[in-house]
Amino acid sequence: MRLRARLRAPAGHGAPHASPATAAAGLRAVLAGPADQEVIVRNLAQVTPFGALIGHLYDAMFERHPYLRQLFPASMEFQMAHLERALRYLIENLGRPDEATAFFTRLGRDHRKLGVLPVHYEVFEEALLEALQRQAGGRLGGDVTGAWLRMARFAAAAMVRGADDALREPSYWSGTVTYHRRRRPDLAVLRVRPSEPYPCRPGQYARLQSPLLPHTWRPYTPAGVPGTDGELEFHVRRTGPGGVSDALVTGTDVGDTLLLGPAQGTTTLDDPLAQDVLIVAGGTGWATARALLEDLAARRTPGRSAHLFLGVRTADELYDAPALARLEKRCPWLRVVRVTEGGAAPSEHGTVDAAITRHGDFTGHVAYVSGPPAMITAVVRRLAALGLPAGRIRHDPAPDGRTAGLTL
Ligand SMILES: NC(=O)C1=CN([C@@H]2O[C@H](COP(=O)(O)OP(=O)(O)OC[C@H]3O[C@@H](n4cnc5c(N)ncnc54)[C@H](O)[C@@H]3O)[C@@H](O)[C@H]2O)C=CC1
Repeated sequence: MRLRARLRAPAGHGAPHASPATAAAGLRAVLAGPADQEVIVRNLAQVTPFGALIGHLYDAMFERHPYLRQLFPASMEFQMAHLERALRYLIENLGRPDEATAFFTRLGRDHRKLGVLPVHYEVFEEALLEALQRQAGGRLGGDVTGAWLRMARFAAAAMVRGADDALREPSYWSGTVTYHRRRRPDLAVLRVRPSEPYPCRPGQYARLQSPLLPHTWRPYTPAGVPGTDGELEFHVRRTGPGGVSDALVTGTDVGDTLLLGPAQGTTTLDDPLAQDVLIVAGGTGWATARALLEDLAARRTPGRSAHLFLGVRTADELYDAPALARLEKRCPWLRVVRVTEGGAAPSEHGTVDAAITRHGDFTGHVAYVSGPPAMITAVVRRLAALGLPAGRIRHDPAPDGRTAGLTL
């Protein structure tokens, strides 16, 4: 309990028993914030590239605590990339503690499914300090290590709070596959029935684990609003051999059990809906668009319109065309523009971001964007250039984990 209390306290404050790492860093009792951000950014060259730093971090962690290796997937590649993104996000947002706290609180809730305990954050701190010094050749001053440590504590405090606040719900849900069809050679539609109610707002994503790949979780957005039976539909494109998408497309069948992490993401409709809606989706990013449109159809505010721009590479990649046609029929306020790279009637040709500019003024809309990271980046830039304020452009870190706009 003492450790949990220390982690939940503001970083650097009130540690009843300083860890060895803390003592070594000679910490002053101050909050992580803009001053620490400045120190970290100014000295970043000494401890980066991030890939090398994170390599040292996991080496140090597994050297000291070999048993922890079994909590991680066989391939550490995704894990390392994920940690790099989290570190970049943390450094960039240290001056915006409310946003950063919300982000790491959500991450802490999600990490329960990995079996992360408060003591692991202390292990992480030690490994981080060792990695910083290894990468800097042992020349890092106490001011820099202190800033990193306060930053790590700030994130850990939010994660422990997120995990504690979520104790009423399962760490993860199990679900039975009730439907599995290959709509294209590389693309499957699955339906999964969770064993107990699965809270999820339309547009949020769930991380799935297949029994074929233990400890490996990948995000997919339930397409549409779950039916009364609670069944969730997932659209999965296999991007290569050996990953979760491959397992879900080629190695999964009706009757199999999958695990689902808690639903996450902020690509959800505002409540109440105050603006017209622009939805831009690419490929299987359509799953998010369909969820938002079904939500809109269910609680539509009279007088509001919605535009959907749906991009695919070729017309035969519109793998869920009947569902889209049903929505068009049901929703007279919905305008749909299909965009194919190669072009085939009745679609427009080119990229979705270019198509948007040909269809009027969307500056009064709220926009939702889902699809490949490069598409999200292109669309977000285009909408910003057209005058849509950043606060009205919603997209999650792309569900494969990459974010669209980090600058560090
Ligand atoms: N399966 C799911 O539940 C969800 C998946 N996603 C993400 O959606 C993506 C879908 O991938 P695929 O189906 O393979 O899509 P894809 O590679 O077939 O591309 C779909 C569309 O994106 C456009 N696009 C690609 N790069 C672009 C760029 N640089 N500029 C402008 N437009 C660009 C293409 O022209 C096409 O219209 C994945 O990254 C996936 O993580 C997003 C939300 C939900």
